[in-house]
Amino acid sequence: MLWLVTSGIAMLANICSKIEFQCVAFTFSQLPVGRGRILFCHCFEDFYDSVFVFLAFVPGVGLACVFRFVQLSTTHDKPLAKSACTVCGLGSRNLYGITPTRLRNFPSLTVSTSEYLPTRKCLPRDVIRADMGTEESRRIPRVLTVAGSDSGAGAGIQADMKACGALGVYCTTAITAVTAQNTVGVQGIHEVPADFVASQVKSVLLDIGADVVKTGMLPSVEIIRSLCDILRTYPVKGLVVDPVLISTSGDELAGPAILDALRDDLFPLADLVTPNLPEASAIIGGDPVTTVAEMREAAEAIHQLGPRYVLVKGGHLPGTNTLIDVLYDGVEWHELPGSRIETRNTHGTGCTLASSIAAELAKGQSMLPAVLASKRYLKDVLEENATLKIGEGKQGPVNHLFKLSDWEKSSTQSKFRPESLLLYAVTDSSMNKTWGRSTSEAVRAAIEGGATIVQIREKEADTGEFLQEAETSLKVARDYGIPLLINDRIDIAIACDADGVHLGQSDLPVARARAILGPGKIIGVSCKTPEQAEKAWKDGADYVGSGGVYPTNTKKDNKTIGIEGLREVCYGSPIPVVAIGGISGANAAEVMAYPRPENLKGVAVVSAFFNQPDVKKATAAVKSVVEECLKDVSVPNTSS
Ligand SMILES: Nc1ncnc2c1ncn2[C@@H]1O[C@H](COP(=O)(O)OP(=O)(O)O)[C@@H](O)[C@H]1O
Ligand SMILES: Cc1ncc(COP(=O)(O)O)c(N)n1
Repeated sequence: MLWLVTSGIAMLANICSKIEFQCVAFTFSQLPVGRGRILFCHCFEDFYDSVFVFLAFVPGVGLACVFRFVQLSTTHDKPLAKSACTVCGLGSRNLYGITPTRLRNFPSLTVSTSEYLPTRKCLPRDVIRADMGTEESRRIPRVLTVAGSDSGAGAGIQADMKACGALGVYCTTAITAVTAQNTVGVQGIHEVPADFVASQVKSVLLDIGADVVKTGMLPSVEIIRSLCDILRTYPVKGLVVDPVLISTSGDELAGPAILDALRDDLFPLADLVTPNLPEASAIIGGDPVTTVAEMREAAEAIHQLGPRYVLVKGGHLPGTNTLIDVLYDGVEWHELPGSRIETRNTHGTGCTLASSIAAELAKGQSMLPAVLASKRYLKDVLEENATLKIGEGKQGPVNHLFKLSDWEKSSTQSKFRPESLLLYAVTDSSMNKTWGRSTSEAVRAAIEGGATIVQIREKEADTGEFLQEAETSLKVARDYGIPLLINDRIDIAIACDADGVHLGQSDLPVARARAILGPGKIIGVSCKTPEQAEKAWKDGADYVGSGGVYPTNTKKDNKTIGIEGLREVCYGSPIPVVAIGGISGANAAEVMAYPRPENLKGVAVVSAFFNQPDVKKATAAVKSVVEECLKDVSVPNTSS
C-alpha cells in the first residue's frame, strides 16, 4: 500500500489519478480528500503496514507538515512502518533543512521540485532528487536495466550488471526476454509478458529507486508502451536507450514492428539513444549508414525524434581501423575516435557501452564525460581480453570484470608443481659479486644449466637494490617459464609479483604469509623436524626445505641434520620436500639415491652453483647427477 501524507490536496489528486497503487491519504488538517482511489485514515497506526510513504505538500506549507509528521512518527511508540519504508517528499527545496537525525525512521528521503507533476513535459531535465541516507547509511548510484537476459553473459542484462558493478554502481534489473544464446548465436527467445515487465520495473522503482534507467532488448510494442507509462509517472534522472534490434551474430532480437513505438514513445523520454549503424539505418527508415557523414545525418534525424543526445556507434564501420562514434545534442557534434582492437570478443560491446554511460550518469557525470569514460572502460575491457577464449563460436563475449578475474590471484589452486623442486637454485649475491656477475646474469646461467626453480636470497643489499635485483631476475625467469621465489621478504615478493616466497622459522608466520599472498603464490618453509613440517603444511605452505643436510658456510650457526634428519622430516611431512645445505655434484647422488622418500623431490644448491666460475656448467653437472638418480625406478621407500 502506498501512503500519501499531504497538505497539498490539488497535487495529491493529480498524482493519485496517475498511479495504480491504492493510496490512503492522511491529512493533518483532516480536510476531506475525495477523489479517485484516495481513502482516508484517521489515526497514526494506519501507517504501520505501508511500504512507501509519499509526502506531498505545497511549497511553504509543506515544511511545517513534514516536521509535524516527523514529530508524530518519532514520539509514537511504534516505528513509522513495520519494515524500513521509503519516504518520498515532493515540494520545495526546504526539505533539505530536515536533517538525517530528525528522519531516523526513514531509510531514505527523495526530494524533487514542485515542478514534478505527472506530465513528462514539465519535468526539468535536472530534476532535483536528493536521496538523504541516514547517518549510518551510505548511498550508492543506482541503474535499473530493462533488457533481455543473455545466457552467454556477454550482452544483455548480464553485461549491464557486470559493467555497472565494475564501475561501482548498483544495478537492478527488469527482464524483458530470456534468450538462449551463446558465442555461436541466438538459439531461442522467450518473451516476458508486458505486465510482468512493468511489475519488475515498479518493484524496483518504488523501493530501491534508480538514478538512471537503461533499456536494451525491448521485444514488443506493449513492453515499450507500459515502460513509457511508468517512466512518465515515476521519472528518473536519466534514461539511456540502446535500441537493440539485431545481435552481433545477426539474429533478430526485436522486429521492425517496435520501431514506431521506439520513435514515438520511448525516444522522446530519452536522454541518450545509442544505435549502432544497422540500427541507426532502421530507425531513419532504411537509408544506409556506412560513413561518418551518414552517421551525422542519422544522428540529426534521430535527434529530431526527441532525445536529448544521440550517439551513433561506429563499431560496424567498414574498412577502417579508426572507429568513430558520433555524439550529437542538437547543436554540437563530437566525433569520438577509437582504434579498432583486434579481437573476436566483441559480443556485448553495445550493451556494455550503454550501461557504462548509464552508470557514469548515475554517478552524476554530464553526458560527454560519461560517454568518454565509458569508451575508456570498454577499450580497457577489449584490450585486456583480446585473446581470451570463451566458447567455440565466432563472437566471444566481453569479459567486464577483468580486473577481478586474474585467475592466478583469484584461483584456489596454487601454481606450484612439486617436480619444479628437482634442481633448486638459491642465489648468493656476495658469491656472484666475487665472480663479477649480477644476480640476474647468474640466474640466467643457472636456468640455462638446468635449474628448475630459483630463489633470490639477498642478505646484504638494501630494499631498493633487492627489489631491482628481484625484478631483473624475474624477467629472466619468466622468459624461461621458471618459477622465481624471494627469500624472507614478502614485501619484495609482492612488489615485483614474484611467484612466491621461501620463509624461515623466524620469519613471518606461514599462515599470515598465505593470507597476504593468496592461494596462487608458492610458499616454502625451512624445517628441521617433522613437527615443523606438519605445521608448515597446516599453515598453508606448498613445500618444505629441509637441512642442512651437510655442513655449510653459507648459513652461519645452522645445525646439520644429515641424511637421517632429512628423511625423518620427509616421512613426517605431508608436503613435498627439497633437501638443502652443502649439496653439490659430489654428494647429490647420496641425497637422492633410491630408496628415498616419495616426497623428496630434489636438491637446493647455493655454493656449488654460484661460487663457481661457470654457473651454467656447474648447474648442468649437478643436474646430470640428480637425473641419473631419477632413472632408478625401483619402488620408492615410504616407510621409515
Ligand atoms: N573491435 C573493436 N575495437 C574497439 N572498439 C570497438 C570494437 N568494436 C566495437 N567497438 C566500440 O564498441 C562500442 C559499441 O559499438 P558497436 O559494435 O557499433 O555496437 P553494437 O555492439 O551495439 O553493435 C562503440 O563505442 C565502438 O566504437
Ligand atoms: C539479450 C541481448 N541483448 C542485447 C544483445 C545485443 O548484443 P550484441 O549486439 O553484442 O549481440 C544480445 N545479443 N542479447
